[in-house]
Amino acid sequence: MTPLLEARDVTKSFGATRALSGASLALREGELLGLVGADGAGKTSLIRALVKLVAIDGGTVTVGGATWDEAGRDARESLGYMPQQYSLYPDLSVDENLTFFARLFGLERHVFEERREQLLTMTLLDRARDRPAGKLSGGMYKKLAVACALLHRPRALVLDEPTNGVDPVSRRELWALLYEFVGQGMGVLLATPYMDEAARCGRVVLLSHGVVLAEGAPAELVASLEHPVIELDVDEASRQRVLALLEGHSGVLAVTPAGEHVRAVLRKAHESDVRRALAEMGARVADARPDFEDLYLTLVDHDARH
Ligand SMILES: Nc1ncnc2c1ncn2[C@@H]1O[C@H](COP(=O)(O)OP(=O)(O)OP(=O)(O)O)[C@@H](O)[C@H]1O
Repeated sequence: MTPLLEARDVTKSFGATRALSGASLALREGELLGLVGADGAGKTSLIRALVKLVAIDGGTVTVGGATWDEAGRDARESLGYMPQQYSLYPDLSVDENLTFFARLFGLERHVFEERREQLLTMTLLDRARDRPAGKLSGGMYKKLAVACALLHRPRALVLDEPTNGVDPVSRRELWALLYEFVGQGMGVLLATPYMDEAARCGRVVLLSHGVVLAEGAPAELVASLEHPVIELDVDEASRQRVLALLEGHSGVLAVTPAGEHVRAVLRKAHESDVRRALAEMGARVADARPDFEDLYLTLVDHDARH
């Protein structure tokens, strides 16, 4: 199946900053692909390269198998794109923003009116249709931006951190919408710095310092983690000493303070050394089931040390 959107070995620098160093990904129909990375990892740069908002220094980008130069209007219209911030007109109402984007895509009036009603119902924005976009809550604003990006029925939807600044309820609604689109065959590419969201994608591409560190289904990636994960129960008095030990030990790949506990990924070959050192400090250690965050931190930390 030809990917809806593909980047191959894309490089991009901004002055002396190398944002992308040979990054690749392919988005296919009917999949929810997560582009996962910390702030500054290069997610926005890769997304902007894919939708041709930024010129790349090297590599190729194709849309429906054709380069942007070869591809015509159809290709452009096969995409819906929601930038990270401020894609709407704050003084225009919900309805007026939709009308503006419908005109941009040259939708016929009756087609637009039908889709507008559908999208307003789907996004639960029908009660706020006269409210200016600038007066919507974070979640409503994002849903309106998604609705505007969907008006022309794209085959691929590209979303740059769509849940940034969105409350948990709206976040859940937005995710439910995305699953619905994907169920209908749309390909959705979503950039996120959140590990819980990454774990909900069908497939993920992990980006760090402009390089793809891993790619695959979240559960399979987690299962491939060969290092043991532990959870420590530490009292307040020894917490700082335990954290200092873990953070400075070459046998520890990642450390996450988790409420009263501390989680750590141990380098397999050094597991017994670390456990011994922790026991000497009186820390209670239990085995933990690896999760997506453990995997991500292990890969990113390994990347940073090499
Ligand atoms: N227009 C620009 N001019 C200069 N540097 C830039 C520009 N755009 C991005 N960068 C730099 O490129 C690197 C990657 O940034 P990018 O915005 O792609 O990352 P990101 O993963 O989307 O992070 P964030 O979510 O914080 O935007 C960063 O070091 C950033 O400072």
